[in-house]
Amino acid sequence: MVLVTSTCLDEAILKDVHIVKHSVEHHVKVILNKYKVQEKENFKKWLIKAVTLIDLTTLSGDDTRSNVTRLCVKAAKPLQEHGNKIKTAAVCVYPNRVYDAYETLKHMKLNNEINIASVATGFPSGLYPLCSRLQEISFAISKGANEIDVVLDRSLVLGGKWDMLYNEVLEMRNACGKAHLKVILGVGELGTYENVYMASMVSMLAGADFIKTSTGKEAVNATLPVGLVMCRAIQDYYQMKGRKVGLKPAGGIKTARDAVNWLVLVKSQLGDEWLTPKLFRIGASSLLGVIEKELES
Ligand SMILES: O=C[C@H](O)COP(=O)(O)O
Repeated sequence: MVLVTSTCLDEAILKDVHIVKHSVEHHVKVILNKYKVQEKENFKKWLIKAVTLIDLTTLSGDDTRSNVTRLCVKAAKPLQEHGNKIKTAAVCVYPNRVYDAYETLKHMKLNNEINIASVATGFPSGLYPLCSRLQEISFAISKGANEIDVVLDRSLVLGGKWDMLYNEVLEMRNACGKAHLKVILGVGELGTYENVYMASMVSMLAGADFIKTSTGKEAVNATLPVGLVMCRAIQDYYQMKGRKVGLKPAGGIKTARDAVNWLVLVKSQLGDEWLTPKLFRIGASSLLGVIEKELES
């Protein structure tokens, strides 16, 4: 286990984080306006791009082997008219359903093309002992997951316990091994933009490959202003450490317009190089069906 030294966090904590709510919200409006023309011309192209960035998700209490199998089949051929050329980036399921996804994708010889993400660590609250949360990560990986979406214990953020937060994420990072680590911040429960920025920064310093907005189970999930704050944290981290960290908005992204707005935000803040499955995902359970209809119209 890697031991944490306080210096690991100094750079983030010494930064005087002060975010003006009104200016974040205003800035989002400016960005969306600026891209209006480009967006109109390319709307359908952007939607097709969005499909390739989806982590196609089912996280219901009544998930079964058969609905996870259907999810994988859909992920393999999300848009009929594009045949086998387009796939979603990943499927995302509960730990107990990972093996169903693994077997289905293996049967279709697609386990190298479609990632298997599993939520873990006491999803969605994270309020379980660390030892059981770490076991969940190992379990999901042993069943075939290659991406792990962990949740933060929000109380550590609300209490400003950054060292503890860093330690926990670091232990999760170590438990993931080669699997990609996506850290869900639960932004709707973090109170302030400053907390969102700090939680993003601490997660990245502890080794997150992606920072993800929400579980989809909070009252407020992925919003564009929060996305802007997270993009800025990713940018600052990249400048500081030279490592590119991905962004995954998730929860409540349900319309074609939502999807395109997120692409515009990421393009404007992080550039085209972030618009690939390696650095950008959209976590969504119902968005794909809506995009399909929009593309047919
Ligand atoms: O991680 C993905 C989310 O749980 C999906 O949320 P959604 O059902 O609102 O699309």
